[in-house]
Amino acid sequence: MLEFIPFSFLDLLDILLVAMLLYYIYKLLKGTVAINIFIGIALIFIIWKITQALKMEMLSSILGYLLSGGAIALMIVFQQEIRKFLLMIGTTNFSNKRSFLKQLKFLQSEISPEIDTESILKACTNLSKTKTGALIVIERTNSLDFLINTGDAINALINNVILESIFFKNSPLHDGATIIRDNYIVATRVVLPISDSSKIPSRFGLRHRAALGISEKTDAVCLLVSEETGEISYIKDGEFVLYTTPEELNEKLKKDLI
Ligand SMILES: Nc1ncnc2c1ncn2[C@@H]1O[C@H](COP(=O)(O)OP(=O)(O)OP(=O)(O)O)[C@@H](O)[C@H]1O
Repeated sequence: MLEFIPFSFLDLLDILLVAMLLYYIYKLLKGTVAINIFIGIALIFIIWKITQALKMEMLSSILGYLLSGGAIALMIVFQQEIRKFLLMIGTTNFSNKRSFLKQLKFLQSEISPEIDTESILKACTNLSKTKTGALIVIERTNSLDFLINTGDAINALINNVILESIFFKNSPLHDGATIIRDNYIVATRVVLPISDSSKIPSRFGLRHRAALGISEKTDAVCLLVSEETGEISYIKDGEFVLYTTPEELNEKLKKDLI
């Protein structure tokens, strides 16, 4: 019977691409409330296709209108996810400047220097001992230029003493976040977008919300020292990354910055 159904290489490619698209959408929405909306839409779509195949004219046209008219509403509902999805596409391995340049050995001199994570973590540990609040954002593939304008641009090689003095309570630079790009501190007093996630426990204030916000909207990672508890948090992809020892944190950070 199958021989009556024309099946070409393009059909196979089509199925593979749709499967890939669905996988990435699932990966993006996993663990968020949006996954339930996505499942709801997928179910309506399947029912619509069944009603079409069974030639149930009225129901299929109602569902058809619902799906096509709802496209704009969906764009509004999934605004954040669509943004993240496009960012994900735009930052594939090819466009990742570090991994791309690393493959071109002869350009060794142009490769960005490795980030001195030991100095950053040393600063965080010292700030934690004195319960000095700090928020450090480390740029990865998504440019953080749009944030630098909200604060003061500087250009200092990473050094734990400089980082500690930035967050020193009486320093005029201590407010807001500090941005690190490659092995340089490139901005201080930066205002970050605040996360509006309802999952954040109420004990966390604006500093934590700001770190979660920027890591949801870009692929940057954040190190945060709490002024209240002195605790050092590592935040990535809108979530707290758990670790048990400072060595483990350093390893995770290094791995994420390759
Ligand atoms: N949008 C923002 N971008 C960057 N930094 C911010 C932003 N909002 C607040 N902050 C920083 O967070 C500080 C206020 O922290 P708050 O006490 O509300 O946070 P918290 O999450 O409870 O952290 P902590 O445990 O350190 O108290 C501000 O002084 C400021 O330095």
